[in-house]
Amino acid sequence: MTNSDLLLQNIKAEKPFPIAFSDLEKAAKEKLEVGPFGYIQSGAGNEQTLRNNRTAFEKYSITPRFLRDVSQLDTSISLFGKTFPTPLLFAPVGMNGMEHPDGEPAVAKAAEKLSIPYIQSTVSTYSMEDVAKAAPNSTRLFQLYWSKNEDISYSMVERAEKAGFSAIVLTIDTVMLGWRTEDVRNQFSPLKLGFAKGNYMQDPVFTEALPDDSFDSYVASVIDNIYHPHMTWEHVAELKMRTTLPIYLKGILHPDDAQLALENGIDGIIVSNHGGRQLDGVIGSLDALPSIVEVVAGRVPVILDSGVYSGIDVLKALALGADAVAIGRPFVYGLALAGQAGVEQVMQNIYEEFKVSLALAGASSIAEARKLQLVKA
Ligand SMILES: Cc1cc2nc3c(=O)[nH]c(=O)nc-3n(C[C@H](O)[C@H](O)[C@H](O)COP(=O)(O)O)c2cc1C
Ligand SMILES: O=C(O)C(=O)c1ccccc1
Repeated sequence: MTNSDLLLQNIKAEKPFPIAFSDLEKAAKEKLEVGPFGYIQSGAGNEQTLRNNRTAFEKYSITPRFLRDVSQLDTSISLFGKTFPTPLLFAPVGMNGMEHPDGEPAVAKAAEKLSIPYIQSTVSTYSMEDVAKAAPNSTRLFQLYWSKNEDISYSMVERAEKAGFSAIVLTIDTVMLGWRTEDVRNQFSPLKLGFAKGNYMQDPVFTEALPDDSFDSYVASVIDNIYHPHMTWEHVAELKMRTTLPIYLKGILHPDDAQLALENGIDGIIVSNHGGRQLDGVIGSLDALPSIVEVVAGRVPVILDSGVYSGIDVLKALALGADAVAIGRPFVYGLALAGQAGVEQVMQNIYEEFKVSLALAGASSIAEARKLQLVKA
């Protein structure tokens, strides 16, 4: 199948699936209740960070090269000692039971089928063991939210090792939940509804520490443990000592923090502002990328997320030095619309647009994409 076949296949009368991010978002809005949709779609505060993510992409334009024979494309990347066919990852997104009863296992199965690394959130509806069972041949990374009771954190890391996860992704921008105005408007908290049960309720250390087995105690304990503002680089150093798995830090925006990550022996960096859901008024994730790439200088992989909604966005992130990108909201909308099949469609469409764009820009590989020239308007 050629790339243009895929585009034309999408132009048919029966059951068209939304391709543009704005159409996906619109379709998900029609399908989901106001509370869950608002939770997924919105950003923190006045949503300046959310807007900055998109503005950052739209400020850049590609200067394409031609007549370079782009008939053979190699879009593969290497991460965690493995090769993957696309430069895409699934960003960790919590509480997938909110979008579809099949939840995280459906996403992991899509990841397995497409050979795209899957990062599972701590606050999942299904546990990491359930996900490992559903998609045993997927490459899975475990996203860790530190727990106030740090024995829970170490217990989860140990479980991730046993369940065949390839790395720990420690999210550092969420020592407490952001100021989510839309959720207050809608009086909606998926945490309070129990959508984050999976990993906690199957954790022996977490359950042992509960005062009783009521639903309210479980919810209160999850909320209490997620709040961990005391966390520092010392915790990162300790975590590094206590696991053999590679550790990626997610949420790096300042080059000095990238430098500290390297000094602490971190194995990879995810440049991210959490999709505009944490601190408002923050630099667009793509705008933070170049100075971090400069500091890292190829020593560890740099992955970018926040606002990557099309194949063109993927290309721009690579041209600015990212090794790979992670996709958040688009796959969540795909899950809401059509479960595993919807997740697959969304990721395939982004990938196919990326391939067409790579070729039309005059590049044949990820290495060449990273050398493309962008201008900032
Ligand atoms: C509904 C939702 C839940 C999320 N949950 C988590 C989470 O549990 N852990 C985490 O590190 N990031 C979480 N994120 C942030 C994503 O990993 C990612 O940084 C963000 O979605 C990227 O931006 P994008 O949605 O614009 O692609 C969540 C994002 C969304 C939209
Ligand atoms: O909603 C989120 O973005 C998120 O990361 C999160 C953090 C803590 C609890 C639940 C969700």
